[in-house]
Amino acid sequence: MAEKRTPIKVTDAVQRVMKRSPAGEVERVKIEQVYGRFLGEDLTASHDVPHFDKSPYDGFALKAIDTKTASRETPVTLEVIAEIGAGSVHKGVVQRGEAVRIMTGAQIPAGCDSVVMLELAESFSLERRNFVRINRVYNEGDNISRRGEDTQKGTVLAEKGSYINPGIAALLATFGYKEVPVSVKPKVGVLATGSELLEVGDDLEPGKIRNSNTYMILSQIERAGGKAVYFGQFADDFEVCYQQVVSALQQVDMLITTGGVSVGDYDYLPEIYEKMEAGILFNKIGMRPGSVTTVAEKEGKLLFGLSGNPSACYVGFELLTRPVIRTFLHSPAPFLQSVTGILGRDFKKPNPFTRFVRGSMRFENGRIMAFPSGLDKSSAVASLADTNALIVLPGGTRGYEEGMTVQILLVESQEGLSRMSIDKE
Ligand SMILES: Nc1nc2c(c(=O)[nH]1)N[C@H]1C(S)=C(S)[C@@H](COP(=O)(O)OP(=O)(O)OC[C@H]3O[C@@H](n4cnc5c(N)ncnc54)[C@H](O)[C@@H]3O)O[C@H]1N2
Ligand code: MOO
Ligand SMILES: [Mg+2]
Repeated sequence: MAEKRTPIKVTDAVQRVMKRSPAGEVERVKIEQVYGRFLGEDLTASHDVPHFDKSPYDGFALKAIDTKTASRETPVTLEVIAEIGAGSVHKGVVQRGEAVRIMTGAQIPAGCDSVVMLELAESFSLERRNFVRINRVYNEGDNISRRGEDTQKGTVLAEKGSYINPGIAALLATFGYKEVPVSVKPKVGVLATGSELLEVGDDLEPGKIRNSNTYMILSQIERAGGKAVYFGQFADDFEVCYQQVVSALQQVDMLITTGGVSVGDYDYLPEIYEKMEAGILFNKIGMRPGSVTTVAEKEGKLLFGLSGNPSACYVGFELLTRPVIRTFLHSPAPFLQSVTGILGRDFKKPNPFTRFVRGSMRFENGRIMAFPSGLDKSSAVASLADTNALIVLPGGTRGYEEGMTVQILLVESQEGLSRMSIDKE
């Protein structure tokens, strides 16, 4: 009789994996290539932004005191002694009775303390000299973007391990990072097992299916921030698969296999782990789908034995492999973003284990709704197409009804959590 496996809680499984989850190295890449990478160090403001007082408008820089008596009836007239565009700096100090024509972004000239918008000033020339008429009072500081008003030198703007979004790219450029320290992507190997597997380009044959898991996992690895390395698909042959797993593991930081992890006659992964003397962290998790997900460790590298069933494989990756990839990338928040929302449709099937239903989360009338997608079976593949969330349905004897409050894990979100918790596990 096959060995009996003892299921452990999802959070325990995740904890066991995280305990053996190393952080990777840091490398430098050109700033043009940073989008979607993870910061290799804290991004700290190395100077004030802006680093000089500047004009937010096209207009005239002047001394506020000169406008003290200005009104519609008694406008004051100032002589425009110079003109500066953004990037130019006025030499000299502006005196009482003088103004400088200034463009948006230009540094405020010495001696000036306020700016008048072009539309609110009346300019004119007289005997080749330029003047501006002002008809209201301005105070010191009016219409000036102050040095450091955006951010001050020394402020930490993004933590090490942050996902580099377009805003962070802008900041990296602001502080002169021509090359950016980023976390090295973990090399994540993928190896598919199964004598029933056809290559993607093959015609269908009776009893055989095309290998879809490989391409799903390659995409999941990229989405998580890793570098996928594909080693191919192999028939259920113990020796072949053993050799392939051993050799693939040497070339990567962690290895994912799909299929062959349950108790069938040709499910060889458990024996492969045994032969290579890898330590088994667990071989059964109290969840659906993905209960057969097995994780082993060999010389500091993790082997993820994901199920062959597409939905189980998908869920196993998101719950267990993703946080390991994010930890390698130094992310302080490696776990899936979790929100509370409303179940959009009945889900009547009860289950003793926590269920992670593939679904789509969307906003409806300001509420977060989650709709189970298609067939909810471990073997389902079609329902993965519109999946952007895993709906957590705690185990129990009752099903779930539309309108109930549920936990939703967001698989498409680049945000994350520093802790993982599963409702009522
Ligand atoms: N007697 C028992 N039978 C099964 C149990 C059990 O506890 N006792 N567990 C079931 C559960 S739950 C799952 S999930 C599957 C897990 O099976 P394996 O991980 O061993 O995977 P395979 O047997 O290799 O394949 C399962 C299924 O998935 C298809 N598959 C495999 N690879 C791919 C691929 N690359 N792309 C697409 N589809 C793939 C394969 O053809 C099978 O249909 O075991 C249950 N059985
Ligand atoms: O691993 Mo199986 O998915 O629990 O269906
Ligand atoms: Mg099997």
